[in-house]
Amino acid sequence: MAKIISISNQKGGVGKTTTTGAIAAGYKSQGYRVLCVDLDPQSNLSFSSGAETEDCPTIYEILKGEAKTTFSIQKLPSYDVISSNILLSGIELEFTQTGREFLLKEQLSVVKDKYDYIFIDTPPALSILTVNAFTASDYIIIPMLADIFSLQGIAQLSETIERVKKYCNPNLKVEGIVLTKFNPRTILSREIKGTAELIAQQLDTSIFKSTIRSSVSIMEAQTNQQDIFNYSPKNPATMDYMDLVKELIERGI
Ligand SMILES: Nc1ncnc2c1ncn2[C@@H]1O[C@H](COP(=O)(O)OP(=O)(O)OP(=O)(O)O)[C@@H](O)[C@H]1O
Repeated sequence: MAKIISISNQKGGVGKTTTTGAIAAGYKSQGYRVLCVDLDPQSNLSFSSGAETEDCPTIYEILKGEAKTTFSIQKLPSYDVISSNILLSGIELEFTQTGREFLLKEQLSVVKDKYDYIFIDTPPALSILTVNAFTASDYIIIPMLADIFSLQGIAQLSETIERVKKYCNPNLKVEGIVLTKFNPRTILSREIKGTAELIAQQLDTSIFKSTIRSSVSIMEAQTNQQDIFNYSPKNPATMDYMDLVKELIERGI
């Protein structure tokens, strides 16, 4: 039965998509069966993994009940994907029915026994899509930039998680914060780590030992629609992501 993990932060550009793709490929390289769900209307995960986004059933049709989850999975070299497209951005207005928070959970329950891990890439907003992701998940991983703006919005994120725990998913756990585009050698990055520790306390979680360094290979791999383990296995950021996967596995996740 798959463990379901949301990669989430309402702030944009913090490395949600990159982290989702990297840890999914990392787990796959360790022999696990992995599915990624692109729940972001920007569909960056779909693009970077080489998935179709037009003329195929996407997560939008699945959530609307117009496509079956099993038939919407694309089997790609790096991992299996349910793609998204821009239509997903209209969902907030389209879905007004009672129980709309549970749509993703219901749809993923059909394929849960076919995978060891299902990773969900969430949009940069605390929207109904993010609430669906949290409701369906066992764990949340929060990618965060080591910058002074990271504290902004943490109260709202914490509130959303608490509300989902109270009304939809009492077992939800924030597994940890991963610092991305992190340069351990700068004094500023080290100081910001202190701020991140405060944030972790607020969210009742911890910061992963593994931090992810900046590397141009990340964007190059995404542009070439390859995962970083294939594209640049010896790259520092690739090794950092492998350390993160090992840390997660050591934690029993
Ligand atoms: N470790 C890294 N080193 C260098 N560039 C990175 C790294 N991680 C992510 N990036 C780049 O930063 C940009 C934003 O990353 P990404 O798309 O993963 O963030 P996001 O949080 O998913 O964004 P959004 O909020 O828009 O969905 C991308 O261009 C990506 O290639």
